[in-house]
Amino acid sequence: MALSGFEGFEKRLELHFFGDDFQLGLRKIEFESIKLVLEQVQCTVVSAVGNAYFDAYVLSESSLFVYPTKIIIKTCGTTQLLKSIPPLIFFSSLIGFTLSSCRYTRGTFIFPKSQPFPHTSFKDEVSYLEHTIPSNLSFTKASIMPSSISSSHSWHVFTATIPHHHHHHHHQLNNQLFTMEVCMTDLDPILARKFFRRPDDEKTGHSAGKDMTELTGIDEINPDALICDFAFDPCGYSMNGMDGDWYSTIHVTPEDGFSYASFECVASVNANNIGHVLRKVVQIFRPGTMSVSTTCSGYSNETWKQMASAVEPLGFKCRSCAMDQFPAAGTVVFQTFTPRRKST
Ligand SMILES: C[S@+](CC[C@H](N)C(=O)[O-])C[C@H]1O[C@@H](n2cnc3c(N)ncnc32)[C@H](O)[C@@H]1O
Repeated sequence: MALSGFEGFEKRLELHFFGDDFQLGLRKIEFESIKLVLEQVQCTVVSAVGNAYFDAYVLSESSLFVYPTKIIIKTCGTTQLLKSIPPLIFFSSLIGFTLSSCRYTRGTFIFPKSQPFPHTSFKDEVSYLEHTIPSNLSFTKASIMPSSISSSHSWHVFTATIPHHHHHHHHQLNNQLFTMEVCMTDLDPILARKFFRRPDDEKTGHSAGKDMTELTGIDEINPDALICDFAFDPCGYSMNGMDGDWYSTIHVTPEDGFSYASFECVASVNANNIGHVLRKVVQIFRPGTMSVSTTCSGYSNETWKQMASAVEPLGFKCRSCAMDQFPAAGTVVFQTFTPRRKST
């Protein structure tokens, strides 16, 4: 393995707010303010699109989604994601919105020693979070969910919420929602090569991205989604998909030695095609190791069965499955998979 390379593993933050205006809500935060937030994180906007429900930004390192009452921001590399919290709280307060819950998740960094504060350790992240979020979000939980593969594959989760706060608006909506976060390492080298640009291809990042989306079959994961894609130079790829009020997002670090790809989407708990979606994703990357984390609001999460049966026909075996409950987030299931027989 390379001594140091690009850190593909993302840090992900989901913030819920309450306020009076449920029409545009947080989408009223000005673009100049968003840019200031991202300056703290140390990344920039590559492209932005909006539909009737939310705004989706492709960033120089991953993605940002802004809904009327929630913000999801996911960044990789050596970005300082948690530093977005104070300015996000500030700019939301200017339009009458208050933070009601916070969820921070990440996998295990490939190059942990390259991470700057507060991402130097999970302990540092949790203490930074506890000092940064308003003190009324006092119902907190931090946990590292293990896997059987090795201690280098575990799932870090922190949540915080206001005790007894009735999540009136988003609870209703969130009730039927679940989030799936897939992290894949050790990608099939032949498939990973599709995320490298040809030298002097005379394409823009947008047109090269569009070609990769089609060439790899990413456009077939959800044919109904509006896709915003971007290819980095000389390699690397990011996309956001928008389908009504649901987003999906893919980020690829294709370099040999530290290759990584992630897929994330929200869907209805009742959606019966989620296994189909995961199967398509696995076929695009053929990873040597994969983790799947699903978060369902409520006290049960049965999606793990669907995940396992979706990828078993592709030769993947579920090596571990951990389940835990978190205030405000619900039930988190963390599964790891590897091919039954490694082909190299
Ligand atoms: C930003 S993208 C996708 C992010 C995603 N979290 C991931 O790493 O899977 C990362 C890939 O793009 C490449 N890359 C090229 N130029 C880049 C830039 N200006 N900023 C960030 N990544 C860049 C990196 O080497 C890496 O392969």
